Amino acid sequence: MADNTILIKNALILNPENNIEGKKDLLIKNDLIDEIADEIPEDKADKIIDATDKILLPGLVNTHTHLSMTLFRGLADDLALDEWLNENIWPVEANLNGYYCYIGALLGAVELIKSGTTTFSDMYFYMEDVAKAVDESGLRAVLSYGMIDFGDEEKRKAEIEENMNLFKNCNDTADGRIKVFFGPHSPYTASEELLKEVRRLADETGIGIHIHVSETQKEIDDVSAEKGLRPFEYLDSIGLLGPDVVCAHSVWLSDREIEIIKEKDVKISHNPCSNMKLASGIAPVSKLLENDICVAIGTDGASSNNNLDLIEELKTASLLQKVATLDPKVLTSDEAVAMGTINGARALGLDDEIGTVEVGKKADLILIDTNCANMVPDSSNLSSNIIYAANGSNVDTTICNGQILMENKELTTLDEQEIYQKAREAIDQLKKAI
Ligand SMILES: C[C@H]1O[C@@H](n2cnc3c(O)ncnc32)[C@H](O)[C@@H]1O
Ligand SMILES: [Zn+2]
Repeated sequence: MADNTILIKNALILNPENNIEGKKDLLIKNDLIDEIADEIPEDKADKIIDATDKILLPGLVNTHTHLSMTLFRGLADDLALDEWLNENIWPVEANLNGYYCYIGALLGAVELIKSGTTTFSDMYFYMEDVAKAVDESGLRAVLSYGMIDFGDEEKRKAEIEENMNLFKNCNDTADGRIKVFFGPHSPYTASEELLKEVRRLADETGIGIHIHVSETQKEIDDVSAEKGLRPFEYLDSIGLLGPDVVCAHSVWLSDREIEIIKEKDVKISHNPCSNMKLASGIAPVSKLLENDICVAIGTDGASSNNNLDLIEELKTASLLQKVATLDPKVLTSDEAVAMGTINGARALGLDDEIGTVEVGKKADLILIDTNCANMVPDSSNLSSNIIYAANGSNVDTTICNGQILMENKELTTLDEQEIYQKAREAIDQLKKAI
């Protein structure tokens, strides 16, 4: 196969943790970053991208999504989690099929690419249809099937089989861009037996676990009443927790639970917009970071957010910690950039491959246009400009695995107008079925 070579010229690089000063050229060969230098000759590449007035950073990593729920944007607003899920979302989801999940995932993929996310970790249903959308979009994804058994043994077996089939059929597909995790929904919907079996299978297969934990005060009360322990204490007592577990939300945490998270090297996916919109609470993120816990970022689904703009999510995360602690110095823009890139990569076990701009890593890169009203004057602090001033619509170019998914704000892999049309038709049909 002939080499795919792309040369990005004159880029200001914003790298989490080890920044590279000054303008650089970056050469992509096939799926990898091949060279970063002051000047790389143009004849080394088939394709040249001029990054003058643009900031180059690693593709963003969204560690908690339900991509097909992009179809449900605006469906049930201004409700708390319990009423939102039980009385609104689950009744609609009972009418889902593979096609709806595929179209919803394509719609979400358009939004992710346009706002600079190149990797996302998803938990939902009809995941082989979601995998098809991932394959077509060119994105990178960690996919898990949302397992819910409510203590029913038959259902438990079927749910585990579904996640295992997803693993067998989709893990390492789409040129290696798709990985599969287990997705037990939460400690209040997945039984102890299911969670223990997931731990056993995770050890056997080496794949990770994606779960919602400690999202609301109600969850703490319910789990404590049933198990006599708070959610993280309970999950620890049954042996579920470890470095391969990514816990979404994690809002209500005791000091003992923070110790457990640290001891077990559990990864946290912080979802501030969803937590604010459902009035779930404020996660103690600055305390987690002080304890050197890996905190990554996630949007949750577009039905509780209501968008998938990770730059907006990172700004929200930062401002929310400042106001919650009354300390403007917490969750700085540098920490927010790390949260959206390398911490996400670490949470998903992909930090050898993505999360920084480095030779040898996958070419998952985005360019942000600074020649826009909300980005002028250029700040000498690139992370400040990205986190506090920018939003997803400033993303100009998105590259994943060395493939250009968007250039000059034009998508290359997906037909956005066709997807919008099909998504509108799908949600109209679904609403009629309810
Ligand atoms: C996979 C299932 O998870 C549901 N879901 C979506 N967002 C949340 C959330 O914030 N907490 C709990 N469960 C959630 C989704 O609707 C699927 O049923
Ligand atoms: Zn969720």
